[in-house]
Amino acid sequence: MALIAPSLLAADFLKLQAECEMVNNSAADWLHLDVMDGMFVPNISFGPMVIEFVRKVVNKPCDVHLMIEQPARYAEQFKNAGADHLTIHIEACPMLHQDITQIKALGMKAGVAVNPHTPVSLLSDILHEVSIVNLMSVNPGFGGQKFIAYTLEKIKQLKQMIRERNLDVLIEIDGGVTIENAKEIIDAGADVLVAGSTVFRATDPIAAVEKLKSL
Ligand SMILES: O=C(CO)[C@H](O)[C@H](O)COP(=O)(O)O
Ligand SMILES: [Co+2]
Repeated sequence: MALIAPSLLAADFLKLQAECEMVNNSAADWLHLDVMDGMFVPNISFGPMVIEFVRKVVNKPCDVHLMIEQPARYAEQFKNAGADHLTIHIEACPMLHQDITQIKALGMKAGVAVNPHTPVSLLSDILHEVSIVNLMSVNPGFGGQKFIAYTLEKIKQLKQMIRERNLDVLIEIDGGVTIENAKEIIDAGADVLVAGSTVFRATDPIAAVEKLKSL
């Protein structure tokens, strides 16, 4: 059974408290929080201040996905805001090992994210240092995009790398996850499904989480 992480990006921010309470009342395992800086990705979302408020309501692990340049500069701020997991992009980090070490030293689980064009083989020498690999299944920056089918191949490749080395690393799939394609993604080897639009834009978000959980 995969872990389900609704992405707050698709929530109604006028009803943020109610949206967080919905996550608490659902079968969701984590809350996924997408931070965008308008530089690494073309869009700007929210930062540590919003996460600090959200953290006061949400009683599940907060899985923070940083789509920002030089993410390590902000690692401590996100820790103080209540991030449990901090995921940074390989494409944004020339000193990735150092940045991952910093995240872990701050007491958070460290994740590394890869864009759709980045081969999973580039993760080989960092895989044993992280708890989560976020495989982007859309180009990062916006919710509501279509799942890139080639991601299924990347999941299988990464699963094999993890198994061969007997590592304890979760594969998280982020972008375009729907009720229709979730089973295929899980069967390919995904451990965590991020779902923004599929959960928050559903007429019954709790039922949508339940459905994803049952696949
Ligand atoms: O990182 C992201 C975008 O960069 C989001 O987590 C992702 O797009 C989730 O949204 P949706 O499920 O609507 O595709
Ligand atoms: Co994300």
